[in-house]
Amino acid sequence: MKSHGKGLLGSILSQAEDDEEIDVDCIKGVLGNMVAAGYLTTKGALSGFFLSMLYYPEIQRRIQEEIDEYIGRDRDPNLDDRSVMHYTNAAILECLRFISHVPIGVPHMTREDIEIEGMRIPANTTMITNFWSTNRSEKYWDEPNIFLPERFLDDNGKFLPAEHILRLQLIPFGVGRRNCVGESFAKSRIFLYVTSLLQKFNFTPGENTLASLDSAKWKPRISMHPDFLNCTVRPR
Ligand code: HEM
Repeated sequence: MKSHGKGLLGSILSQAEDDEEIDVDCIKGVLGNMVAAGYLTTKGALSGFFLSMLYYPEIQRRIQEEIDEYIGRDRDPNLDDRSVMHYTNAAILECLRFISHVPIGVPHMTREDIEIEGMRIPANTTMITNFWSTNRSEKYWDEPNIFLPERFLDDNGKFLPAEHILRLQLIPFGVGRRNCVGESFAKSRIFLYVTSLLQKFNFTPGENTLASLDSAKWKPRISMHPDFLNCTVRPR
């Protein structure tokens, strides 16, 4: 068999030799999906997060205090640090709720008749989760339009456990068998970017107007992001 090299494309091309269903359109689709699903989603989360740091310098300062206390300035953050970074975890989660930059889920279809909260949904119905509206609904959140990391902390300042209702009802990566396959990877990357950058730099607004932090004003896309991130970055 011809070698196509390592990596995603190499692996698809090797499989395509034995499977005629994998044609050029299919390969283009998979690669396009990886860009949209793997890159644009994390770009949206990170640009939304650092934009929120420009709006809320006090929250930025509290994350930096936590970094200074548990990680310090002399070593790089790593994933083991996540378990003690309560405020940072809460701020990242609140950002995902507040910006809901992946506003709706991938369409799914019911295989049989089902009933949800008294509503009958026939088989073969296309279902699309609206994360944006539930994340901003007063039915589920106190003051949903306020950016408040503390909502995910208990009275002792600890990050709420995963089984707490507020954590369970926030599903930025979807739930069930077809939830986001990149969830764990995305969460790790966001934590490492946030802590590595805030450990070393202060982010302040640039001279021009800030982009809106209200994602309802961002261009509607499958994965949204602010139009620009106008900021000054200085070493701490
Ligand atoms: C903050 C970052 C991300 C968010 C908010 C996010 C969100 C989502 C959501 C809401 C879905 C649909 C789930 C459903 O319909 O129930 C999804 C699916 C998917 N995501 Fe992500 N995602 C992120 C990062 C990533 C990354 C980094 C990758 C790849 C490395 C990835 C790959 C995928 C794939 C392949 C699917 C389709 C899964 C399937 O249909 O079985 N995502 N994502």
